Amino acid sequence: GNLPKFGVEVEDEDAMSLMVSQINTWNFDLFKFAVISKDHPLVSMAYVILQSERNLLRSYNVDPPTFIKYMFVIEANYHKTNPYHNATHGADVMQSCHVLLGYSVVEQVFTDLEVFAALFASAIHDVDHPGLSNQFLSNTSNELAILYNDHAVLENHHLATAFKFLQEDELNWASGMDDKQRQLFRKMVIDLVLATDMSKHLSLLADIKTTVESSKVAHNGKLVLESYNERMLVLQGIVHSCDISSATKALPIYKAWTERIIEEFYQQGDRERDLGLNLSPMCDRQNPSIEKSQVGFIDFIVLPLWETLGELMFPYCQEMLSQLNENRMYYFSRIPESPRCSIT
Ligand SMILES: COc1ccc(-c2ccn(C[C@@H](O)CN3CCOCC3)n2)cc1OC1CCCC1
Ligand SMILES: [Zn+2]
Repeated sequence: GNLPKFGVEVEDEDAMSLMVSQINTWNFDLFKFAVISKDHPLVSMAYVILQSERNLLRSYNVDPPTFIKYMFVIEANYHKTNPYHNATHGADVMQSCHVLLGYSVVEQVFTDLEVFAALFASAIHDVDHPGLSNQFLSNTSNELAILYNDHAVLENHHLATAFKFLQEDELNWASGMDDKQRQLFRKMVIDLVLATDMSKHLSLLADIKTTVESSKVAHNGKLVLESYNERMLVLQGIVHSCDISSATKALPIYKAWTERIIEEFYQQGDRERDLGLNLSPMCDRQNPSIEKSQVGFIDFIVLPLWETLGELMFPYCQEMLSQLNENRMYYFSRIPESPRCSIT
């Protein structure tokens, strides 16, 4: 039978059409989209971007109904109970990636398969996230930490989960791709999701800087990427930047994501307290440090990454950088006075 217009049945087609008309904007309201899509933000986002906007499913002989069935399973395996690492976050990273990959400075650089891989990686990159960190899973000898030997535990698990479902005949939307394409697609998705591991952030950032520098010098300012590694580096940078892009969004959206991640961190802290473990940083709801932590995360992680992306994508991404500075000032100006030490 023919699929619904947005991949999922919606109450209000007009409201959905209006939202979808904003799909290429940086301040797309994913929370509103989750409501209008009747809590299927990831299924509808994936269908709208890959089918309606980019016509990538047809390019690779992907059967749309099979792809939709697969995306329903992926969405169902994101934990609705996670305040932050849920399907709305997956849809957010995918939509953010769609915007960056639409900028002309990169649009001509990447092949359809690379774009498809980056968008798919974004969609599945946190599937079955338990709302706990790699460190927690290792500290508690969780079976996932044992399985992946404490190395990129969650990143490996998200990938294995997504690809395991692809093995099921009625979910295998990739059967129409030729073997070479399917092998390369799988390799790229693995490389992209593994690069969202925060422990790889500094080396990824350094390598992107080097690549952007050498490419712009060698091709007088034009972004030209020759090797697979150089192309992957830039795509990894784009997906990783979208994964930690909250602070570059409009303030109300950023504040909503901050509330969610903090509550998720606090829930981990509650478990650590119950287990008699040391509480992880920023996970102690009895000693909140929301503003300071956001400013620190922006200064040491988000800003350096987005400044580099801004150089790579120049003249694009300038709106993200100015929003990031505005958002930094919002939290910086609200850092509570530290209790004055009584030296008397
Ligand atoms: C809006 O605020 C945040 C938004 C995002 C993040 C954040 C941290 C790590 N990440 C990325 C991982 O989730 C990478 N994942 C892991 C599991 O495997 C897949 C890839 N994202 C932290 C945020 O704030 C923290 C609390 C105060 C300062 C820091
Ligand atoms: Zn994520």
